[in-house]
Amino acid sequence: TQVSSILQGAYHHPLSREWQAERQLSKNMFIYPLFVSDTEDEEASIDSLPNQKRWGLKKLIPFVATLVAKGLRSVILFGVPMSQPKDEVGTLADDPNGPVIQAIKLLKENFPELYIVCDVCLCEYTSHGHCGVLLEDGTLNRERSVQRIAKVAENYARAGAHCLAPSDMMDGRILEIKQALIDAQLAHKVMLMSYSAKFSGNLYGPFRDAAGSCPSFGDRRAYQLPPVGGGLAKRALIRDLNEGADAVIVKPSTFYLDVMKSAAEICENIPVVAYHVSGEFAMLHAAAEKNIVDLKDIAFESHNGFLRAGAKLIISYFTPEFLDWL
Ligand SMILES: NCC[C@H](CC(=O)O)[C@@H](CN)CCC(=O)O
Ligand SMILES: [Zn+2]
Repeated sequence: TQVSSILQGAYHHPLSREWQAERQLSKNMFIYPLFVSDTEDEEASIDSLPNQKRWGLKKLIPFVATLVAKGLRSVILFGVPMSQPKDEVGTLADDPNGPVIQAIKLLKENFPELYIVCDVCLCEYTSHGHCGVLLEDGTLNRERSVQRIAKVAENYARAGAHCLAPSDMMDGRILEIKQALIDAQLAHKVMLMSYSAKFSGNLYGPFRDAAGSCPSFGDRRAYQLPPVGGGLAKRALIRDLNEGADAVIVKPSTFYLDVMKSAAEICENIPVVAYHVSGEFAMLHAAAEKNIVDLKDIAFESHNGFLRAGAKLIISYFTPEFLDWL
């Protein structure tokens, strides 16, 4: 036997196996998605999204307090307006009395250390359910969309958000938002976390159930990236980096580790964020229910994969469990 053929000695003991990790999961890398509704006493479970709830402002704080006590460092907010009419431009998105702006203020009052990320999109707030403003023919009006998205982002920043995460996928929205922050003298205080490599596909269903954000017609294939487009994702990552993104999100995660690795190489000087989306999360739960996997083991195996692929931050519905497990 060649001496160099022997590897097993390096990982025979559990600790030596831990030592093989370039990076290890830690509480401070988790960002927990929160669905905030405009019904103040709501605490509604979401059938298709296990263990997740839609929170009214009265129930949100006590819930988040339990997680902060376990070491939660960051949340990402998704507003779910249920009692107001939606319109073509998503006016409700930055309604000063709406769920997102109210939640930003409430969370900052109660948890001054908590890092608040706001997803910025229109689909939860538009009558048509698309992520932008539409032209007559039902395709996206890019200019109006990026103006609207930038205004919503600016208003979240004015309300106190620490970080903006535009998930709309409109071309040029990062530049537009960065400029709006500069003009508002907020650019030095607010991080811009772009969903740069975000793919259309079949893994967002539970989220859309939770947020009521299904497109009323068509789909998002014309503005979220085609799952086959590895090169296109690289172009989007380069573009957003050049437009001023301070972090880039790859989403979904499990089927896109190659893209995550490219992101870590192309955007080597900014954090890459893995978003373990609702469909991926629900699939692992379904597999665990059928005893195909152990839930904790598969959560670690999948999330360690994101670190191996170069992610530094993880948006995950498993965050509460990891606060117990880590
Ligand atoms: N703005 C798009 C929302 C998008 C889902 C969709 O395309 O509807 C994601 C939220 N940023 C879904 C996230 C998830 O499935 O967990
Ligand atoms: Zn959207």
